[in-house]
Amino acid sequence: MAMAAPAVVASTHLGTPVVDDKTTTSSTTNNDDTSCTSPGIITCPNEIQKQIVKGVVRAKLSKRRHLVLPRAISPDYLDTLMPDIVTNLFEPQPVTYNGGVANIKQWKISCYLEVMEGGVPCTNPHMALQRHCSELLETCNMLFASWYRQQHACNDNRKSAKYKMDENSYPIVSRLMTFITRYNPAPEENALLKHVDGAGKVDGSLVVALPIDRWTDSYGNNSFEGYGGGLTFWDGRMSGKNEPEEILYDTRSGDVAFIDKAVWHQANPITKGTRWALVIFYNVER
Ligand SMILES: O=C(O)CCC(=O)C(=O)O
Ligand SMILES: [Fe+2]
Repeated sequence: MAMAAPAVVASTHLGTPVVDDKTTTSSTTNNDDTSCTSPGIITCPNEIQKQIVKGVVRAKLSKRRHLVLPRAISPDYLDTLMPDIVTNLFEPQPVTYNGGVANIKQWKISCYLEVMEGGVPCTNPHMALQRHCSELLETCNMLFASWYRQQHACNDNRKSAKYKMDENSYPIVSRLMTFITRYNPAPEENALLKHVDGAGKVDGSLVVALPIDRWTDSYGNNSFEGYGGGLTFWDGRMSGKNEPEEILYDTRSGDVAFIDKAVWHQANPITKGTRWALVIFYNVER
């Protein structure tokens, strides 16, 4: 039976507040971590917050609704989580999607930490894996809320554009579905071709690139470096063919992709090694 596991709302956020769409200056309410001497899950929260602000401003100029931030999560932190994931916890859970996911009927390479009640796919979440990643998941909520607030800061008066806010004026976000995927070169296991995430319920997604597995085999054997991987987006200004631009990111451990509702993207095929990613689908309360 599928179990819903709604997320705790992050009440404290990254240090620096957003720059409003219409303003060109920012104010800082929290300067206490500018030195970044004690790296945590996010190596330097103030710096990441600034990069979210800058990245979204740039994305909006190109009419893009996604953002990829290099090393937003500390690769060193991910290195402490991965050994248990790759050696003990990760168990692929075969699931059948309605109509298939990116044309694959039986998806066999993900392990689900949280699933939507009555949703598709219907599977038992892996509670031990969820507990193992709980701190990381809460950090992802914070990052996603910060990005979403920035991306959707505007004077749009449509009701659908409005969201509920917490006491710090951040959107109230909850995880609808959370899973870890391990790609390998086998057909139907090497990629997740061009798709949009979830049904209508998903307001946005976050993808964390996880480290190359150096614990079940050597780096050399598991690396996909030079053999594909990364993410492609079709988003933003229409190009010559009246299609959105195609943008490729060669993502590495700690890189975080923020994806707005119904943005087309793909996890590119790999032809060698294994590639791991954490994926979260979000609901934003209206
Ligand atoms: O594996 C990735 O890097 C992204 C996968 C993805 O887009 C998805 O699972 O919806
Ligand atoms: Fe996706």
